[in-house]
Amino acid sequence: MPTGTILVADDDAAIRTVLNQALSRAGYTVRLTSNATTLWRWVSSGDGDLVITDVVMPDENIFDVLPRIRKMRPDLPVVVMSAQNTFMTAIRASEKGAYEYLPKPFDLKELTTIVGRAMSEPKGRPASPAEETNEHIPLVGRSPAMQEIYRVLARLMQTDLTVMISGESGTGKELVAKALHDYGKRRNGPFVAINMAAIPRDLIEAELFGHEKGAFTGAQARSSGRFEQADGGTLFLDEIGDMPMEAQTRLLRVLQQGEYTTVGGRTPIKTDVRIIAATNKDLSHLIQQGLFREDLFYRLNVVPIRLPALRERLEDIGDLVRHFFMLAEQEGLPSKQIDQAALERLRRHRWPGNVRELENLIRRLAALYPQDVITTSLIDQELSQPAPSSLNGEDASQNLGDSVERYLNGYFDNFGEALPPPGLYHRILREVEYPLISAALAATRGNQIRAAELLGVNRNTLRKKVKDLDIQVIRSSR
Ligand SMILES: Nc1ncnc2c1ncn2[C@@H]1O[C@H](COP(=O)(O)OP(=O)(O)OP(=O)(O)O)[C@@H](O)[C@H]1O
Repeated sequence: MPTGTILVADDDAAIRTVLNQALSRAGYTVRLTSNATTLWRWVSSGDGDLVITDVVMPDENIFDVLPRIRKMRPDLPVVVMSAQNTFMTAIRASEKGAYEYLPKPFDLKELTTIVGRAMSEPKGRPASPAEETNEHIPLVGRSPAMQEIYRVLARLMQTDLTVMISGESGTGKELVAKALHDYGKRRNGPFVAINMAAIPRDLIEAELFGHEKGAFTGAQARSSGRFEQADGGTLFLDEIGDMPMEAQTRLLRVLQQGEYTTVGGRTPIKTDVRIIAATNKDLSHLIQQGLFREDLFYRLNVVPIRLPALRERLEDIGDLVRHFFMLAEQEGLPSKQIDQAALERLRRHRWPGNVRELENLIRRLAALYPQDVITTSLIDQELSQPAPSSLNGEDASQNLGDSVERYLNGYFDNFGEALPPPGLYHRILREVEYPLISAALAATRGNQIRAAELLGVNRNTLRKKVKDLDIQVIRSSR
């Protein structure tokens, strides 16, 4: 039977009663109060082994009291409950050092599990997570569409539910998956991402589940898979629609049984992984075509989140532009402003590449133009250029070196007497690498092994480049 004293603060008498019953039944001594002043009096006189508290109380907001509690008794776990189910409440709770955040209404069983865990943990663990939260809010945008997303995310924050994120390419699916991990209860565990479209189909199972030595030609040693690497954390399965059938069957079995075997292995391995999947394809369409298992779909689609395309939330463009200029500045690029007409011009664009397209545009504007204020004409110029390469000479027969030279002359001219920002070598190589790798992948229909051969680079190098340069790999059989 557990022991210890729990201090409960909530101005709602019904909640106090319910918590009193549940926690007393579990064996704890419970003290109840309806205000923050009494709570603080107890805490400051050394009473209690754990606090459960509401956020808004008649005399004070708990977020103002929490820093004092953390300072005076850093070992005292504080569980914060709130009916204000916003992304920010969840984040603020962790920022202020709460042990856990529970959106109301919550499951009593979950609460007693959290209490049990907190009471049995060794004292002296570092004041909870997220030092990064102060300076950086991951998801930008205040449009109604994004607010709806935040509401869902806040509700999901303290759960381990499987989430399926859908949305066009570049809408922020991976970012949302990362936010769910970083601010959720698995944040101290690993976040492992795997993109089904970026891995040769016949290697996907080995990548996911690991393989034994000699399991297939080339398997010279045992290798761990992403499930093992993500143990205790989150596994992000990107482009899930590209998962081959056999791997789907295997994944389904893991989701049903909570264990898996490596490729070539026999011993079942228990897994403790939270799954977040993402797709930019219509999975119901793939199910109809027999390319995606319906039973797997239902297992993954426990909580569906659909991310809006950027053209559905054009009101966020101003915030996003400021955000990306700020990021560019942090990377050492010059500070820029944008005028109102240019912003309007951006709002008229269709954004087929969504936020990624906007981000890349802002980066180019910050890196390539000396002007402090970005105007419509610059935007027009950029949006009319075929992205992302700017190296295309009008004359295709010209050699590449000439094109680059011509491009660089124009580039330096843009700065007049001044020099362009530092880092030119890598920026230019990146500009060349992108079309080069994209062309090799297109020519090999997305087969990275063949593309690596064609380019004469190592397969892992190519995979890394594809990731770093954010290249879309589209596999086609024909
Ligand atoms: N709401 C947002 N706020 C700030 N940055 C964002 C937002 N949405 C997307 N981004 C940025 O846009 C880029 C693309 O996002 P991300 O990679 O998450 O998209 P995706 O939907 O996973 O794309 P794909 O389907 O092509 O993999 C990233 O650099 C990300 O940081």
